[in-house]
Amino acid sequence: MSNNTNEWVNWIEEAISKEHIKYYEYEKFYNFNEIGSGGFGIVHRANWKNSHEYFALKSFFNFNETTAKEIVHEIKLQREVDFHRNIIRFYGVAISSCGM
Ligand SMILES: Nc1ncnc2c1ncn2[C@@H]1O[C@H](COP(=O)(O)OP(=O)(O)OP(=O)(O)O)[C@@H](O)[C@H]1O
Repeated sequence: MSNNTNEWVNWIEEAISKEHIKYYEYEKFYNFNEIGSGGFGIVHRANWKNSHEYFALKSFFNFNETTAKEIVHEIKLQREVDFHRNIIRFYGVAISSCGM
């Protein structure tokens, strides 16, 4: 990993520790179903704890410099547009046993 990678990873970790981004315990997700895939990874639908609501869980094929930077970019973009009712909400992040 280059220093640049750490910059984006640090951004995410700091946002979680300061509770700007909610951290979800990955172990509390259940009822996984694969619903799609994109350039960065696979997307699953799952329930969390006793919420009957479905969450879309995005995983990453390869968590590298580009991925971390793109995640930060998407979170920042999402903040600009999440007032619109047609925009899907960003809930937070979870860390699975095989990475982020
Ligand atoms: N919130 C969601 N609800 C339902 N399906 C979803 C949701 N998010 C993603 N998907 C499904 O997963 C697929 C991949 O989504 P993802 O956002 O990772 O990639 P993308 O935006 O389609 O493409 P790219 O990675 O090139 O930007 C989508 O095309 C869609 O089928």
